[in-house]
Amino acid sequence: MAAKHKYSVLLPTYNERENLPIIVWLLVKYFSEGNIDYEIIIIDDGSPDGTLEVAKQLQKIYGEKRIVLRPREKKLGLGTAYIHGVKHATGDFVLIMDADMSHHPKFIPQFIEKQLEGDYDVVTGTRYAGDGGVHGWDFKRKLISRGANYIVQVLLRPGVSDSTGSFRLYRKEVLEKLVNSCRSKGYVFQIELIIQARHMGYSVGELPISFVDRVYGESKLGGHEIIEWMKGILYLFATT
Ligand SMILES: Nc1nc2c(ncn2[C@@H]2O[C@H](COP(=O)(O)OP(=O)(O)O[C@H]3O[C@H](CO)[C@@H](O)[C@H](O)[C@@H]3O)[C@@H](O)[C@H]2O)c(=O)[nH]1
Repeated sequence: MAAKHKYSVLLPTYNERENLPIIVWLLVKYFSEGNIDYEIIIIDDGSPDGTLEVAKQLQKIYGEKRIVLRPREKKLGLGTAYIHGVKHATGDFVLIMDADMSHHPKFIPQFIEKQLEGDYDVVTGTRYAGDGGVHGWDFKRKLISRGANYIVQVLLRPGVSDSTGSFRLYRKEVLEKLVNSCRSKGYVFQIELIIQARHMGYSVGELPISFVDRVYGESKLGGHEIIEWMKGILYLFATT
């Protein structure tokens, strides 16, 4: 595959020093093999584990054209990390994914093909349709994810089978417009983006993906994030 567009990958990181070299290596591999132009934008939020130092080392290895560092001083939340990253993206398309290897770069050529086939504004990964799936989560975490998706389906009717996942490809100008119309800051951000995309009439395609739980490091989804998520969903229910 030799895509004619440039793709910007946004990688938000908080304490991902073990995962970052692996995901960056795989991203470089898949983009290079496909002869696809790309940049990887790392948005680190002052990780105490030294993720930024690892990112700087990767920039030395792969070059400043490919690895772009846009760090912030402290942890400001996942949603604002995406907003910050998209401001610096120079690609025609923006890929959003987790940096912990739960979203595997091997799916990127499929995202690109799907977008080109349907000329979609957004292609969103789904764990809950077709061959999609979740591997490695315990019962509690599966319940949280399924429950969250169910609540969103009932209250907000997002029109996609997996609204809480965050492995997505956006047309860059579409993402800029969506980001400007979103108010959420944390994990609810990706849900608001997909709801806004539907309200604004953008075309959304779904791609089944396998989500594999991280091996290194820990999830940042704690009680505080869940409470903020619930408040965010109720806010969206009341205002959209
Ligand atoms: N810069 C920055 N990055 C952050 C922050 N919080 C989390 N991250 C980064 O965001 C990614 C996802 O965070 P995790 O904490 O690993 O998410 P998860 O529990 O695996 O959650 C997954 O499932 C959720 C529910 O389906 C998804 O909403 C989420 O995006 C992700 O796919 C990781 O790369 C993590 O380092 C933050 O405040 N700032």
